[in-house]
Amino acid sequence: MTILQTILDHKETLLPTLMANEPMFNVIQKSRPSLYDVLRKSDTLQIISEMKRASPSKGLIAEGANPVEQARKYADAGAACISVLTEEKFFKGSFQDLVDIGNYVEIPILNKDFIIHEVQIDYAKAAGASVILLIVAALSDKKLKTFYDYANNLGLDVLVEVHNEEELDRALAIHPKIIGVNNRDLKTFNVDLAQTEKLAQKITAYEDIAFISESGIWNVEDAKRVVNVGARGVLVGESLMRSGDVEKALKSLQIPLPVNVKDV
Ligand SMILES: O=C(O)c1ccccc1NCC(=O)[C@H](O)[C@H](O)COP(=O)(O)O
Repeated sequence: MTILQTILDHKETLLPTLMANEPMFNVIQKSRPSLYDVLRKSDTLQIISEMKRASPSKGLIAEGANPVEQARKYADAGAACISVLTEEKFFKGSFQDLVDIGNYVEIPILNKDFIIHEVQIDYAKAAGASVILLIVAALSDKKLKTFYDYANNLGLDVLVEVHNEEELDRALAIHPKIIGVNNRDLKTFNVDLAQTEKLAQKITAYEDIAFISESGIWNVEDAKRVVNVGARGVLVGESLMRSGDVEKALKSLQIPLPVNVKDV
């Protein structure tokens, strides 16, 4: 069985508890900028910075990291959005991390989790997220469309994640506003920025879709590779979590977009 399927099976076991309880979080209500607008209006590469303590592929990355302290560094360096992993078993995240970070910063907050049911979208909203992730590999076409519309109706932006061309075609069928190409194959853990390069042309053919590249971004050379094929943003976890100077590392990725990408 793949790790993705193992995670999804685990998520399934948690649904009855989520459904039996009202999501109750101590959230300071805020109106955040739309991630889509931030991506579309920028003329430099936008950094979606992730709070990531651990992962199935790397084990512990930064177990003791303080989410608010990490978020402060991200926000101070001009991150476009903070991605907060709320998956507990495999990533050591929590909804409390999401609440604490959201209460502290004003920028968009992505709830990074493995969504297989609407109730998880209700929890994301209640915990203060302004963006959710839908992973095409984890969903049927029907669920992808249903959850996308459900989240939009709650006022949430949606990052639709694909890894290969077949998933991209399925994503494009619902014409999402934001598409992320995950360079990590969630079934094998292989990370290759060539995935972004392979799929870029098909995505950038749609001028109204904001295109981002996810995973495996370590330095400015990586940033240049994805910018050169039209990415407006990157989702970065491990390299920022491991950095001794988060602000410098993040700022180094904020490179100018080529002129033809800036004004679409
Ligand atoms: O990171 C993993 O090992 C992983 C395994 C299985 C499913 C998802 C996984 N990661 C989620 C992500 O996509 C990344 O956290 C995110 O894109 C940041 O990646 P990175 O910059 O490489 O930490």
